[in-house]
Amino acid sequence: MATWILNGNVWNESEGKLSLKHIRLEGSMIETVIDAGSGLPELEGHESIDAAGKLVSAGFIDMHVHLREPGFEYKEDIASGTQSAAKGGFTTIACMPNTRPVIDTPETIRYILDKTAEVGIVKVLPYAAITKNELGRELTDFAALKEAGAIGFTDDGVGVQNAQMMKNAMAMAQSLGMPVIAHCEDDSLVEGAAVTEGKFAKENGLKGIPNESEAIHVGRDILLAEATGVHYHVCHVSTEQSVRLIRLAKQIGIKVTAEVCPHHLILSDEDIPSMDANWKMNPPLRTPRDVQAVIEGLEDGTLDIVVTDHAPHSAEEKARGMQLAPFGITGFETAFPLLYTKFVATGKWTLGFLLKRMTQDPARVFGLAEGKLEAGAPADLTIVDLEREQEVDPSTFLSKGKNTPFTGWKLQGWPVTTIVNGKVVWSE
Ligand SMILES: NC(=O)N[C@@H](CC(=O)O)C(=O)O
Ligand SMILES: [Zn+2]
Ligand SMILES: [Zn+2]
Repeated sequence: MATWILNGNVWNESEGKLSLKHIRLEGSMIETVIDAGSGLPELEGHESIDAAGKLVSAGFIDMHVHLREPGFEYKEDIASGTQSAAKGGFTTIACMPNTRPVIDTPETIRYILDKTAEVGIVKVLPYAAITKNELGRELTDFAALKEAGAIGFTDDGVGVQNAQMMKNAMAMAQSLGMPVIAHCEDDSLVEGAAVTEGKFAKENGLKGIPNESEAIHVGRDILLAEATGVHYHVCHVSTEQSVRLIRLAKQIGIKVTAEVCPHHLILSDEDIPSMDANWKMNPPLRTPRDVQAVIEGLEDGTLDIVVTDHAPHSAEEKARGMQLAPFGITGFETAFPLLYTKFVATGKWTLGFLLKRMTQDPARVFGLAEGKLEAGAPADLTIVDLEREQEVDPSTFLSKGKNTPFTGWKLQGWPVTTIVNGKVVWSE
């Protein structure tokens, strides 16, 4: 049976404004998108969803998330993580392999895919580790992992410290036509620090994480990407220096793409109110100058996409304090309202700019069929109430992780219905 989504506001890129449309879904595909001006279609025998007054977008895509399964189900699992994603308007998410065991074998890839088919409510694309157990010592079996369904290789959570190891990984990935996705961090420059080098560290007498710890890997890896020809994708870019290096690499024609997180676009170390570990993530909140640089990087296309780096942890873990708590904050259920409120409602970006970075651009970077609202595309859609204002309340999160620095923020633009493969998977 077909489903009509009626009278939705759809972003019209050529006109740079919203247009009223009816969208017909047939099975798991979008069948037609028609102007609503000519009245209602024949609804007899069809389901319909009234989207009047709401934005209808291609479902959001998040290419960097932590679902914690297997092994850390007390933080999150595939069921709760995909529900949280759906509530945030995400219909496709790519999960990181820093689980227990690490996703470094075909069996663990298949476990993720099978468990998603069983309990997941959005599409889950698994990354596999670059090195066994993410220890940086021995490459995983890239060909077998690709065959099992891995979409790329990453040791997210840690940087690959050895340049030869990274070069070998890139050469292998390149031979298989797969991307390498890098968490950029030189351990020798970090050593136990929890926050960035900057005002907050100084005022609190803390050792800081320097910008170079990230940018040194970005620079090294760009050179290795040039040498191997691989598609190299930089995780959670947070520094001015990294943006500068990626911009230059793109100018030269090196195959590099990059992502940025909402928190690095919105918060600096100077916003951290106390030693509360809900403000601790990796990379850390950087200086206001870095925040400006990543905003400009996204605006000029140096940074391609927005990802959440959804990184749930338990309340007990976060209660250990700034120095001892694990790095990471939850992201799914605040990402769109944060960016809409801070950048679109203020007139800095068009709505189309934001939507593209969360739909079409991730699909382009990773070669996905999703991310477009047009006939013939997958019927993955997000309906958003752009008018709604609501406070961030972690107790309402579907994620097990309540670790967010945005508690109490009054935000505008909340997803209300999420559709995957033509079916409503979440609706408030
Ligand atoms: N981003 C974080 O602060 N934490 C991530 C690891 C990571 O993305 O590097 C985690 O797994 O908790
Ligand atoms: Zn990381
Ligand atoms: Zn991550």
